[in-house]
Amino acid sequence: MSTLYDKFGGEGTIAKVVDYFYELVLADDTVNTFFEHTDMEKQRQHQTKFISYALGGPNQYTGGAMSKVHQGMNLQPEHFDAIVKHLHAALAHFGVGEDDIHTALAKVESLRGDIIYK
Ligand code: HEM
Repeated sequence: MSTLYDKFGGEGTIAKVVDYFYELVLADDTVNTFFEHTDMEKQRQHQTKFISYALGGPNQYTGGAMSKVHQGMNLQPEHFDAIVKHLHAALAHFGVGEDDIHTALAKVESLRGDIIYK
């Protein structure tokens, strides 16, 4: 099945979206503190995985795995919402249409319950 990930050119385009998304996240005091002790390379990897997941690319996660990696962070709805907002902005910035953005956001929403309050 063709995914948004394929439609937007796989990793090449994704890398550009990631760079932009990364800037938005780093500039946002609501969420940037979570990445304070994360090295930059790992953080960039996180953003890449996040965007790839949203677009249906490789590395699709299970709720169980996501609940484990975010364990102890006690992420709140406002943190999750902030990340979703930046994802929306980053995709719109690169001309992704609202319908496709909606699909990507729905994908991310499906993991909310596994990621917050852990
Ligand atoms: C659908 C949503 C999300 C996905 C798919 C996702 C994916 C991941 C993955 C795969 C890891 C493991 C580390 C890695 O391999 O890069 C991770 C760690 C992490 N995530 Fe997320 N994440 C999501 C949402 C969030 C949110 C909303 C926040 C905070 C605002 C967050 C903050 C972190 C942090 C701080 C780490 C640890 C990084 C480190 O190793 O220091 N994540 N995430």
